[in-house]
Amino acid sequence: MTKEELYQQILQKQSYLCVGLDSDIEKIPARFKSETDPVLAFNKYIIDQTADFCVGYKINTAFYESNGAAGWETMQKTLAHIPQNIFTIADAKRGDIGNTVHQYAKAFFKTLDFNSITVAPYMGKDSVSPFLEYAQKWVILLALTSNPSSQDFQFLSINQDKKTLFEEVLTRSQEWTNDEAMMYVVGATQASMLQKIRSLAPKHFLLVPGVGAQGGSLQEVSKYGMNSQIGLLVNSSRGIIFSENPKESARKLQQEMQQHIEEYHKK
Ligand SMILES: O=C(O)c1cc(=O)[nH]c(=O)n1[C@@H]1O[C@H](COP(=O)(O)O)[C@@H](O)[C@H]1O
Repeated sequence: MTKEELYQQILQKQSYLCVGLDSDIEKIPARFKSETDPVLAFNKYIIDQTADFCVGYKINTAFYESNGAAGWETMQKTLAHIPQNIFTIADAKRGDIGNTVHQYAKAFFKTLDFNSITVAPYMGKDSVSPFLEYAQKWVILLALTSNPSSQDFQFLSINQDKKTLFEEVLTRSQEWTNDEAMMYVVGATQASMLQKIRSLAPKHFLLVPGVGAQGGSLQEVSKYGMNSQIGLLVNSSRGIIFSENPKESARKLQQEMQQHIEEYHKK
């Protein structure tokens, strides 16, 4: 999917919501447990309930890999159930030497046909480049994460100007490709840094997890993160899929997003 196509989807649905399919088998409702593949049945239900209100689905591979080969099959079948015009993210947070990354790229872009994958930047350019060889596929690079321990490395000053490591990730990685093939992960709990981030990466889409269960503010993220093509995919996983009424939870976020688009979207 191209950036323009994603933008058009956002405008059409008045939503930049990404629903996270963090489908923990321990937490799915009891009525799905008698199905042959309970997680698949649950995911199909969630997708059917939420597809009108979101523009992306993020499959966090951990919740599938933990179930071995059967989990991979669930992931594949889940992907097949997602409507064609909805952006798909393999939240796999991969990264390795180039020779290995070619295999990750094949696994997630060819064998599974995701639109994008989350990637850790720590090993540098040659660990990311193989993903970039696929046309119309996206790398979503971890820039500033939502967890408390993001402080450990990401905020470290790397030079006398007090440039931080996450700022260097944002600037250096722009030498590797452009905003048609790369997005950045910025945690919703880091909304106070969004102005800084936008000054470094004005045009890129940002995948923003951390609203809902982790307490990030959708309003703040929208105010400081939105750009001329919206530029945001805001993810909520547990806050939607394990809510009493996933459809209404997704609708509520979409309606809030519609208001933020009216207020903050400057073309
Ligand atoms: O890359 C991610 O998606 C991610 C990055 C980050 O900084 N924080 C973060 O929570 N995530 C993921 O986003 C999802 C958040 O889930 P909820 O907190 O349930 O909405 C999980 O799948 C996390 O693995």
